[in-house]
Amino acid sequence: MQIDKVHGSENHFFLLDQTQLQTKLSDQELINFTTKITDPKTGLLQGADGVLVVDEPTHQDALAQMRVINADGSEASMCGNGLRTVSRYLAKKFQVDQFKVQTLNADLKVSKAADFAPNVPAFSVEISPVSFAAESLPFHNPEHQQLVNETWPELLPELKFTAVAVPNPHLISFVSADELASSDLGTLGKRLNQPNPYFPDGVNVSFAQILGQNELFVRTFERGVGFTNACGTGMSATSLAFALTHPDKGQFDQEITVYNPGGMVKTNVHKNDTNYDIDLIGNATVTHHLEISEADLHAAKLNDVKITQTDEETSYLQFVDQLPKINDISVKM
Ligand SMILES: N[C@H](CCC[C@H](N)C(=O)O)C(=O)O
Repeated sequence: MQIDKVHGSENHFFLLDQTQLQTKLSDQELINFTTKITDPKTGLLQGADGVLVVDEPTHQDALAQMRVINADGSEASMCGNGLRTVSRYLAKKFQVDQFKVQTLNADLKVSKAADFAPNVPAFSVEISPVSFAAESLPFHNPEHQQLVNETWPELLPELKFTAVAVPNPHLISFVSADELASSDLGTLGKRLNQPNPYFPDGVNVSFAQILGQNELFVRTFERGVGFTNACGTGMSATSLAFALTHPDKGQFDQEITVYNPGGMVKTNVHKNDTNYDIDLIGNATVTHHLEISEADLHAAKLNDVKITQTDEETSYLQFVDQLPKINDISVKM
């Protein structure tokens, strides 16, 4: 049984296709496997940020289904960087370039995009549904049932926040370069992802620096993981907040370049009559193939795994090297 190690903007995952198994892993086995293999100490290849689980769809217009298990074993409704790598996997498996992938809350349109650089394949994925309603995240705020560029003194009094579900929950603030690099993001991220009166299910927290016209740098502390090199749904949600709260700088229906500690992606925010959706375009890189017996997979035994490295990480790092140097925020490998 082969599983792949993949990344989108150095947001790393192991990708497991349940349809390749005689017997699928149970939910508990998926959690056990995920918490073990993603841990830098107990896992493989310096661990990862989660596991992407591919399975047959239950909706007829979808080619397959994707589930997202965070490194701590919690399940998320979506993963933008992960969906790009799953789309590449399915495009190869079914020899198609445009299709839908069933996720927890929606069947999302995905399509092959032009390579970002030589040997750096890219995919475009739909990020939706979008909701600003407090109960969609959920969040509890004494004054607001929705939060678009509002202060929230109990969190960080000098910042303004936007809260949006895409559909996983995101809390976003546009900040200075110094604030982005400060310890505030980690402190707030930890605080809102342990029992707290504001976000009962936790929340992905992003600080964004506006670099110019349709240009951002986004750093995210992820629910269920901690700091990642990039958060696809976080960069997408931030792009939507950008267009809504800084319309002079961030435009709907224009490509927004979003830099992050792991590289760069593009987003495109669309406003339709009732709602919004976002296109997230970026790399889908396969760094390793792992050969593991089905029995070891079920038992989360990782001491007899054959690992083959691809040539793609070298190409991806060459792509990153030619990007403008914006922040020296360390990349978590
Ligand atoms: N930690 C997220 C799931 C992974 C999202 C992120 N890796 C992405 O690329 O969107 C959550 O619990 O909502």
